[in-house]
Amino acid sequence: MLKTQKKKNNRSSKSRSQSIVSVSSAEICQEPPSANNYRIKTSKIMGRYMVAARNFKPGAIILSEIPLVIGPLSNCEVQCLGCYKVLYENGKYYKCKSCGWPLCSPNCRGLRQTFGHTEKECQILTNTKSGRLLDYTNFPSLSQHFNAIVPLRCLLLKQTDPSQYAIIQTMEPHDEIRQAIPEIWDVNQATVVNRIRKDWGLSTYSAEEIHTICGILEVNAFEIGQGGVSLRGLYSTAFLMSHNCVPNTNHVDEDKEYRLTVRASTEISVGQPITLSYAHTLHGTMRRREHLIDNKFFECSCAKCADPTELGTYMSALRCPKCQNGWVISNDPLNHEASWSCNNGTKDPSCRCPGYKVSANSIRLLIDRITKEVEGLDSNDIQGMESFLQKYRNVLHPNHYLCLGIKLSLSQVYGKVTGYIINDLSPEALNRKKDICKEIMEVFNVIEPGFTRLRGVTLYELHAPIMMLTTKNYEQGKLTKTELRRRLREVLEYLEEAALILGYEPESTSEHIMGVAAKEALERIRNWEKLIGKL
Ligand SMILES: C[S@@+](CC[C@H](N)C(=O)[O-])C[C@H]1O[C@@H](n2cnc3c(N)ncnc32)[C@H](O)[C@@H]1O
Repeated sequence: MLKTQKKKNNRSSKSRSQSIVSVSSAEICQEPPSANNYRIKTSKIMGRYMVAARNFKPGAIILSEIPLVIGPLSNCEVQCLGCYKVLYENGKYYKCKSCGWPLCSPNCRGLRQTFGHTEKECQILTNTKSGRLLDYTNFPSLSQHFNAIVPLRCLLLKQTDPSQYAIIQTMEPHDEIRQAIPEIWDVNQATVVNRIRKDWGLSTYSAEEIHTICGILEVNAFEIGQGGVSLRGLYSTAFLMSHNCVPNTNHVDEDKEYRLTVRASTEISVGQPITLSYAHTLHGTMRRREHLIDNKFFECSCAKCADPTELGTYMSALRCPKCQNGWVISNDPLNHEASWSCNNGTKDPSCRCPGYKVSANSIRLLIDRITKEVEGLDSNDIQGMESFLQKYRNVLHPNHYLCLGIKLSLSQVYGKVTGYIINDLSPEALNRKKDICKEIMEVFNVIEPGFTRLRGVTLYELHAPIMMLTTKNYEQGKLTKTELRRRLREVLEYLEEAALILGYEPESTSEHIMGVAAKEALERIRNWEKLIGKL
């Protein structure tokens, strides 16, 4: 599944200004997408991939399209077959009076809609008597029946829209590789192939073609959805974007028609590949590459994966236990089994590392153990997260991806949770929020440069403590007008970029609401100009 990173990853070698693009140049990027925006090329390693047919400014729309097919994710919760709202045993739900599958209401907005529960689907599910297999007395057991819904919807296109089915058939299923992996093939056989062919009696579809559809969905579908609803969808063009761990696009999907819009996040020059990240950009190389091999069936060898320092971010590095000065990094990150060693080769013998080497497996075991600890943390528990950072300060690089994830949470909860509401924060806590935001921005400028959700949200979080500290200091007469002006200009810069980036988010999302708040905060800063003159 091509992940929509919403809430969706060392020290940065780039300065802030290098990665921030001119706001005024981006504001004009509203022209509608056109098929002349990209060309499709082919390589032996990547297969087909998309390249820019013209230059793009950050924020420019590259493509925008409605899906070929959408529906529930694999292993999803019980949900409405029309609008995909999650349903609960003790909550309100309704059984479709024809096929017996669960719906949120008899008037669900997705009933008889192209991307909901269509008449054709209802008819097939009714004819196959699939509803009789749904045991409502064991409500959670209903969920296992949903795995076969999207594959069925793809297969139905064969009759209802052969041209769309033909597009799906051109997509890469990686059948040969997947067939050799029992955890994938056997599970699909049991939960999709047998369900469609045996339980529902639709044996006109061969096992091979159903397995191929499963592969196409695993490799090419986008994870989409708003407001707690998670779905997967196939799109006719967007799947052709190749993967890069530092992508040059971002995308949003809208409630209405499940439209996917892909925008340039950085400048893209004609001829450059148009890329997205199939892995989580906030994960370290070992974890990203394992995800890509296990789920997308290829070995990534992008610049970030090939560089032991991950482009100078050190987001997988560990502090050397021998010299305490150097960083332990992989000797060959493109080789899963390569050893790791300390990079401290300083000429000064008093600080030089006597040498430290450790196997990839030991690193994996250590990181797995610490990951479990991170997973046990409550992302609203400021003290718990701060204690974690303190505990591992001599083990993990401050930019290690496990620390980065915690710092991202901290950047957002300082100022929001009980006991830490922004107006009540001490100057120390405000400075802590500011420092964390600045630290993670340095990394985001490298790994998710340009107009990305991650940068937009963090810029917004960064403005708040600076504004609070500035106001307090000014009221206490601790700031000269020149210093006040300098700080307000800094805040203005952050807010302008945050408002611009977050303005691209769909209206129903919390990120969009944050973008609106950024615009309102900008207005308030403009009021300061009345007091102190133009900034
Ligand atoms: C969503 S498809 C992209 C379209 C595909 N190349 C095609 O021709 O249909 C994903 C697949 O493309 C290939 N791919 C994409 N990005 C790649 C990359 N950076 N390196 C190697 N293979 C890549 C892999 O085979 C991957 O499983």
